[in-house]
Amino acid sequence: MKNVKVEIINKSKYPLPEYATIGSAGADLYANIDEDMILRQGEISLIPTGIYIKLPVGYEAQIRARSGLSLKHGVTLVNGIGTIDSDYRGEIGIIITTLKNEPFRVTPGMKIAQMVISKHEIAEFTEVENLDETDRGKGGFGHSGV
Ligand SMILES: O=c1ccn([C@H]2C[C@H](O)[C@@H](COP(=O)(O)OP(=O)(O)OP(=O)(O)O)O2)c(=O)[nH]1
Repeated sequence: MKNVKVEIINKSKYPLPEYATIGSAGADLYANIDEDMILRQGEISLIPTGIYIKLPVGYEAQIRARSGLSLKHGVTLVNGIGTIDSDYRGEIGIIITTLKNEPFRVTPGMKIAQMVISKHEIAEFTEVENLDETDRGKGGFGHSGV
């Protein structure tokens, strides 16, 4: 089901992101590079996609890792999940590294990450002195045990 209209410019040599399977959340993003790029443990790289989007207000795009590359090669996004704001008009870039002590070669056109379009709330923050009490209170970060 395709239910959100997103304007997109594709300056890359690769296909537009598609939702290949009905119900699939992540649209593939391709490495829009002319030459191989080598990812090294602890080094941060920015991979261009050649993709520019205009999202409706109240939507964001989330850039997420691909689990196959993560499991097999330790490839991970440095920022966890990348946020593409609805008013951003620049090129979508992938901030990436490898956790493995083994170089990873990104080749032109490799499906390097995926993009999920997500609706979000727009919060109005009201500054107060105290928050209401709850059973949990300040307990967190595993306080309830394993
Ligand atoms: O993985 C990412 C993350 C962000 N962006 C782009 C789109 C996003 O709208 C913009 C700014 O991202 P963010 O708000 O996370 O960065 P910031 O460090 O807070 O920068 P800014 O002050 O420009 O908002 O950068 C990407 O292309 N890829």
